[in-house]
Parts: sequence; structure tokens; C-alpha cells
Amino acid sequence: MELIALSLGLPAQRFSGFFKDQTTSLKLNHYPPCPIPNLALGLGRHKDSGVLTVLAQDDHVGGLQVKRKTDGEWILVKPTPDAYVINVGQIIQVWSNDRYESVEHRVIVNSEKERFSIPFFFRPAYYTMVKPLEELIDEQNPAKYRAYNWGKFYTTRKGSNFRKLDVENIQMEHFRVTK
Ligand SMILES: O=C(O)CCC(=O)C(=O)O
Ligand SMILES: [Fe+2]
Repeated sequence: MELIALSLGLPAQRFSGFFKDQTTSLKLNHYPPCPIPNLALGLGRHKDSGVLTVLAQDDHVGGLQVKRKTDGEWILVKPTPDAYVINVGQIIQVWSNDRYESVEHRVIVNSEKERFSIPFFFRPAYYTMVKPLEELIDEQNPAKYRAYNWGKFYTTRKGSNFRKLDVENIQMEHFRVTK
């Protein structure tokens, strides 16, 4: 988080105040083998809604895919042994007023092998009002998002996240300021 703050021209400790009563959690994912993998998904398309995700992928069985922005193709994130995948969450996108972008991802299943993954979701306190940082907005760069309450967003989002939906579930895009 300190490096992200510095990369935005902010003091290294700029984000620390948001994590006093953090709602951070660790999840253990298990994807059993699926006989007809092209008819199922392990995890539906989504963006991580928190601040930062540190993901330990299964070293042997791939499955995580990210959506490439240029053509919408789903690209496999090949497992690198002993390495973590760091995922920018939607809150960083809002704080940075879109200088950082959160990537859409999903997990496909394997017909023979089970797969495990362990994501660590770094998240702020429930009462945090998420909005673009004041230092990053001015007349030339107006705020692209309205403020939203993290706790309320998170509980609403939990009800729709990870379903195999054809339409987008609730996203912070719904708080985007439209001209
Ligand atoms: O299993 C994976 O590799 C990714 C899991 C994931 O995206 C999530 O739990 O939010
Ligand atoms: Fe995710």
C-alpha cells in the first residue's frame, strides 16, 4: 500500500488510517473436478471489491482467468510456484480516481484435477466512506465517483457476487458520476 501511495505522488502512509478496524479476511477456495468443464465455472466473473487481494494460486492446477480489456478475451493466469498474484481491488480504483483499474476475473474448472486457492482480501473498516482522494482531484480531474459506504456496499454485494450471471452484479461502477 505504501508503494501504491508513493506511485500516486502521496505520502507513503496515506492509506494507513483506513485500516484501523479493517474487514480483511482470508478465504479457502476448493474447486472439485467437473466432468463437463465447458458447461460450468468455478467462480463467476467479478472484480474484487476491497482494496488489495493477495492470492496464493494452486501451484499445479491453473484456472484463474483475467479479462483482457482490448478485446474482451479471457486470459489464463499461469501459476508461478511460490509467487502470489496481487489484484487491485475496486476501492483502489475509486481512491485513485481511475488511475489504477481493477481487473475482471473468473475461475474455470478442470475435468480431472481439483484445485485450491487462498485469497487474502485486504479491506477497510465497515464505516469507511469510499471516494476519490482529495489530493488527486481538481478542476481538470473531477471526481469520477460519488462517495459510498463500504459496509453497505459489501453486504449488498455479497448477495450477488460469484453467481454465474450474464449481467454484471452490483459494482462500484454504479457510483460513477455520469456527465
Ligand atoms: O481461485 C482463484 O484463483 C481466484 C479466486 C477469486 O478470484 C476470489 O476468491 O475472489
Ligand atoms: Fe476474485
